[in-house]
Order: sequence, then structure tokens, then C-alpha cells
Amino acid sequence: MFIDYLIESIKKKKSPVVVGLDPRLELIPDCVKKKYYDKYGKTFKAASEAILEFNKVIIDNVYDIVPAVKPQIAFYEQYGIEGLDAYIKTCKYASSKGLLIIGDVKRGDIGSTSKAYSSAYIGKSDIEGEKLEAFPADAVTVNPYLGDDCLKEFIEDVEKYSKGIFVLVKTSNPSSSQIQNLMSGDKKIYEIVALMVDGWSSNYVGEYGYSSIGAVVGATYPEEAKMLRKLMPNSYFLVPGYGAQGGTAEDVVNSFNDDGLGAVVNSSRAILYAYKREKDELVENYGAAARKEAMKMRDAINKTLEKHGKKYW
Ligand SMILES: O=c1ccn([C@@H]2O[C@H](COP(=O)(O)O)[C@@H](O)[C@H]2O)c(=O)[nH]1
Repeated sequence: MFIDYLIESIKKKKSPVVVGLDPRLELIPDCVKKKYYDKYGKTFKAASEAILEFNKVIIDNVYDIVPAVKPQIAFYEQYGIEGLDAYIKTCKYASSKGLLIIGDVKRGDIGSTSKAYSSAYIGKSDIEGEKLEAFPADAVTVNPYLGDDCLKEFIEDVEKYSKGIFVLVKTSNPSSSQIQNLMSGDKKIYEIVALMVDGWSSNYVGEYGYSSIGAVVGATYPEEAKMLRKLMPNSYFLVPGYGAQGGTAEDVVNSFNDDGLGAVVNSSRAILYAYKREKDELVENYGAAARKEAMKMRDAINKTLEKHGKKYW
């Protein structure tokens, strides 16, 4: 099942780091973009080709030191069909390098519509009995705010296709408290969502005691993470907000259990565009700069886990 593959890869690579594949055209080096602009003009096709080349270089430089990548679909959708083509090809390439794919798609709708979303992202699309995969992923992020009928369809596909989901519980953005921290009875909304996740989790626990039904918990809210860790002991946390949003290794430690497992930490901008902080002549080595940054992040997190007695390796 998904969660066992993830944990085995974390242990093998000694790394709980997830590289977020969020291609921002304005930050992709000119040396990558120029040849496609020359060939296709300033078009979606050129953007898509530049993104794919950029992503492949990043993947080539990190596949042996991280267990998973998290492409954020919004950065591809904005370039239409060509952008989605780059998304699919990126996922397939990352998979071919042994990486797990966490599609950051944040879907969720009324049950019957969620079924279509789930077929698209972790299940199979049915064409007159022929079952086809539309977008490749091992797990996806889902939005729980329509209630449990919206997640039921995803959970069915988790079971049927050995996939995973990460439910938005406490997001990393500055205004996440506006709704997620509202009180309902004696609990905050995010605590109620966490208890729902815990309820769903228990049926999908794998070999290492963790469930393929996980939770998104932002690195920017370490105190909330501490409490959420207790509310969802079997759920793996996907922790975004490290680096560019200010989250540090000390901030993410509460998301891990005492066994040193229980969380993967995502960083997108800080890794992908690390070359911007290097000397100009190193622009063409953007892949090496990303690798260096991912290793720095891995080492910082591992060192902090060890300091807190949470060694997993
Ligand atoms: O609570 C959340 C949920 C998702 N994200 C996504 O993670 C990355 C973070 O990118 P950085 O460049 O490392 O800030 C991005 O894709 C977000 O959409 C999140 O940040 N917080």
C-alpha cells in the first residue's frame, strides 16, 4: 500500500524531504526557456516544454535523495492543455526514477463529482469498460470541506488501487485560522477534521502502523502540529511551508512521532530556485543547486529529529 512504499523509501534514502515541483516560468533560467521561445514563440507549448526540461533536470538531481515529489497542478493548469501535458510527463518521468508522486490537486466536491475527480487522479477512468489512468499519482491532496461523502469516493480508490490521500487539516497559509480555527462546540474546525481523518485512517493501516489516509499540516503552525499529532497518531502528515514560507527544522519536529516517522516535509521554491542564491555563473547548474539545498534540508531535519530522540534510520 502507498504508505508502506513511502516509509520504505524514506528509510532507504534516509530522507523525509519532498521536493515540490512548482514550476514558475519567471524563475526558470533563461537558458532553458530561450530555445523553446525561439522554436514555438511565447506560447503555452513553449512554456510546457521549458517546464518539462526544467523539471527533468531537478528530478535527475534529487531522485536518489528524496522519497517523493509533489507537483502542484495549478502551476501546470495555467498553461492549459499543454501545461497539463507537462504535468503528466513530469509525473511519469519522476515515477520512472523511483519517486512517489503526491499530486497536489486539492480536489473535493459533492460525492458523484468527487468520484470523477478520484477517477482522474488516483483511480481509473472508465471508457465503456476499458479502465484508463488519466493523471498518474500515488497520492493526492483532498479538500474535506464538503463533508465525508466528498471523501468517500477517494477513500474507495485508496483501497482499490493502493493509493493515498492527504486531507487538508491545518494549512500553512497566514489566514488559515480564519475558518480552520473557528470554534464549533468545544472544538476548533481543524480538530474536528482531524478526528474525522483519524476515524477514516484506522481502516488503512499498513505494516509500519501508519495509514494511507494522511493529513496536510503546515510547518508554520508547530503548536497546532503537536496537538494534531496526538489526535491522528496513525496518519502520515504532509507538511508544506518549509523554507520560503518560513518553516524550519525545529518547526516541523512536532509533526513526527517518537519513532521518527509520521511526516514528510515539502519545500518547493527554496529548492527549485536555489540557483538564484548562487553566483551568476552557476545558473546552468540549477540542478546541482537544488540538490545541495535538498541535502541541506534533509540534514537539518534529520539532525533535529535526532536531537529530539526521534531517529528513524
Ligand atoms: O497548507 C498548504 C497546502 C499546500 N501548500 C502547497 O505546498 C507548496 C509550498 O510551496 P513553497 O514554495 O515551498 O512555499 C505549494 O505548492 C503550495 O500550494 C502549502 O504551501 N500549504
